[in-house]
Amino acid sequence: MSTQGKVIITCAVTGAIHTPTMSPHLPITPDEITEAAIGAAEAGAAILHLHARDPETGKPDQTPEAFARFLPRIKQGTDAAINITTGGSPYMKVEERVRPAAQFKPEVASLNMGSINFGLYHLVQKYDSFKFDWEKPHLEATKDLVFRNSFKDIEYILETCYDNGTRFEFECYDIAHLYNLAHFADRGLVKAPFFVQSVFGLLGGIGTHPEDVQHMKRTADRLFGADFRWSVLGAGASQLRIAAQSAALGGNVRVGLEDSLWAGKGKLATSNAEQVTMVRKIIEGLGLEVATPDEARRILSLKG
Ligand SMILES: C[C@H](N)CC(=O)CC(=O)O
Ligand SMILES: [Zn+2]
Repeated sequence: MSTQGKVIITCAVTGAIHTPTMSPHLPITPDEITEAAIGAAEAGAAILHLHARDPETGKPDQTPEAFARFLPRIKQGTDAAINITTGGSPYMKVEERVRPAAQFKPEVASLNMGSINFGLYHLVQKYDSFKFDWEKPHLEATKDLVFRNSFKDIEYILETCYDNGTRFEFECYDIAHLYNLAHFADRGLVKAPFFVQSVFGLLGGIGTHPEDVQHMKRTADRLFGADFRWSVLGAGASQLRIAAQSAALGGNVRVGLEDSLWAGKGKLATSNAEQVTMVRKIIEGLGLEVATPDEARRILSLKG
């Protein structure tokens, strides 16, 4: 059955950057992450992008033990493809970041294709204002935060996961990251089709203007031709607008509370499933269909 016109929805259920104080709906505990992931899959997500947190503090926890507290139940509750983060949080070393993916050998793992100054602007962003409030003390510190992904770090993650049959969600926060991916392709260290996840709207990366989206797509088309499957995520308020543009351009989409806490103008999303349902309406409104997990596996050549 053709997978033409099928749109893959990835849902990133919790992440590492948003904190519990920002939204009461952010899944923190293993139970909450399990429920959120299965709910997102039932709403139409074919891929679940997962981070773990300390259930007490909500702080990112990249230990395999933390992932083991929800992975088996999620796998039991849905046939969606599991995507384990190797980004962890920008404060972690790459050796720590890769451990869960190395141990659990998921179908998909994220791979960040370059280093960026990591501005957490959307944390202070009121729904549609881009005025930064740098005075907030915890933001002062982030002025010096670099999310490090050197060529050596990327090679290390590729080598560590290479024999696991894990395929990567190549996170590209800027045009240069597409060229970095092309570099690793030239060296034969990554296998086509490349699942390119273009990230828009994080301070330190590319913006959210429709021309930024077009520019990413055009550049990926030129560099990878038929060898890539394109997906996008928009940070904060731009999430659904960026997703709509991608679907209209034949691309795939990522939503979830990792990337945005919102469900429309000034309204906090009450669940990940709510964002999946909203983007699904846009996709079906465009006359397209949402891909099932098995269709996503075929489109991305996942090991299943
Ligand atoms: C913008 C997203 N937080 C990118 C991300 O999901 C990184 C990762 O987990 O490796
Ligand atoms: Zn992530």
